[in-house]
Amino acid sequence: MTDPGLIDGRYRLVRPLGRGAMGVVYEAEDENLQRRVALKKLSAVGGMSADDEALARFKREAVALARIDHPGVVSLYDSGLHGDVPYFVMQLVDGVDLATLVEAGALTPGVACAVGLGVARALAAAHEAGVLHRDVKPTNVGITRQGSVVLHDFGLARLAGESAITRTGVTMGTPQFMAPEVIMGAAPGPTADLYGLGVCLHFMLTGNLPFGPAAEVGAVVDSALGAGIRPLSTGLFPFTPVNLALLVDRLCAREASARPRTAAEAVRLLEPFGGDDGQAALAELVAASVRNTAILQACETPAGTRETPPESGPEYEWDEHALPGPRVPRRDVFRPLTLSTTTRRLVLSSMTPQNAVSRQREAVNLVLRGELQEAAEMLSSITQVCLSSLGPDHPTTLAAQFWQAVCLARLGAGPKALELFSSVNRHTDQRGNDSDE
Ligand SMILES: Nc1ncnc2c1ncn2[C@@H]1O[C@H](COP(=O)(O)OP(=O)(O)OP(=O)(O)O)[C@@H](O)[C@H]1O
Repeated sequence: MTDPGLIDGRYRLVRPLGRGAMGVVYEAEDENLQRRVALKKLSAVGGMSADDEALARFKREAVALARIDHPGVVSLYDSGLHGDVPYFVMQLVDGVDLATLVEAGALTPGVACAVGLGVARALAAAHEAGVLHRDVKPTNVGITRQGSVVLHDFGLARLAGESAITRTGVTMGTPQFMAPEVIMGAAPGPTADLYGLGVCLHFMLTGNLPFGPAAEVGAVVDSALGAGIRPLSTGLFPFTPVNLALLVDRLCAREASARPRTAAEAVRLLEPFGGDDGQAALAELVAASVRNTAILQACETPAGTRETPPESGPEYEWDEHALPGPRVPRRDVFRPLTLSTTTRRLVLSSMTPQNAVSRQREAVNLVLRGELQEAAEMLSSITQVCLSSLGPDHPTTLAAQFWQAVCLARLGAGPKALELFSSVNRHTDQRGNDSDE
């Protein structure tokens, strides 16, 4: 009989560390090398089956991790299939995540900068390797008991050469930490990751999320695209040195061009604020947080309750749906946004006529590359936005509909394509007549 607690005959599951959008992460013992590791298993989440998007994210994360070799980025050790379930094995970050650390209140500038520098260095290494993280947020920043910062969860990473991700059902990022240009539909660049770093620094220095604790996507999108993040340098937080506040404000700038251009530049700018004292204070803080969490867990676990699975037996099933939630209660604000039809409408409705044109160019490139299904879905969103914001006679609307019809025709949806072509023709003729008069 197979032992459900032993993966691939080598990794013994010790305890669940938490559940993410794609599956469950466990602490496990590598019985060959006799060391503790973290094992991430793709699995059905919340009753849903592991769909294409989950599998794509899972593979993307493994590929991204394999490309980056840096102490600030979680190391990939192994990957494989257990039965038909993909899994990968990585370095165990033995400590706490940044969200947990800030639960007790704002961090001192020295500690915040030690964490910020760790994240900036990890991003510089990732960008150098051609990987954009795309979901920099406190729950993805691990800090070991020694105070080393380790960035993980590259499930949304974008690898150099990949096209933008715009299909329905695809996870986009976490609204509170998403750069305004990404919310508006632009392809993310390195400066979008730096915006996430800026929001993390803002969060550490103030103890609060810049747009408040609400997770309501519409309100967050409105604030991010409206007034933007309230500057730290307005003097509301007098404990933050002015030059540091100005740097955080630059990282959180609404316009990407106002942010530092590269992660390497962000490292240079942060270095003067991060000293040995901050690093030592960070290690102490993590050690205290780990102790507190252990005490809390001991109080919550009834005597005699085991965390490790019992020996395998016919009556025992390693049921990950029955797992307790993550060690750290997952707060809605840290949950990434999946592009459902509704959120797509919401996010894309903030598209300006200018970026509608650039999105359309991206879609046409997809058509020319033969990626028709993706192009058709993207053009359908662009068309909806153009129709409502620019009107049915606008050249951008007509061009989007034309290319959508081309896709539909090539995908075999002849009648729909014909209908769309004739609608485009009608409106084009109408425009011609109007300009003749
Ligand atoms: N290498 C690791 N070492 C220790 N804990 C880890 C490691 N990787 C992930 N975790 C923990 O496992 C849990 C699930 O992580 P995962 O990356 O799957 O999802 P998430 O970041 O929580 O959520 P989402 O993917 O929805 O953003 C989190 O609590 C995370 O802190």
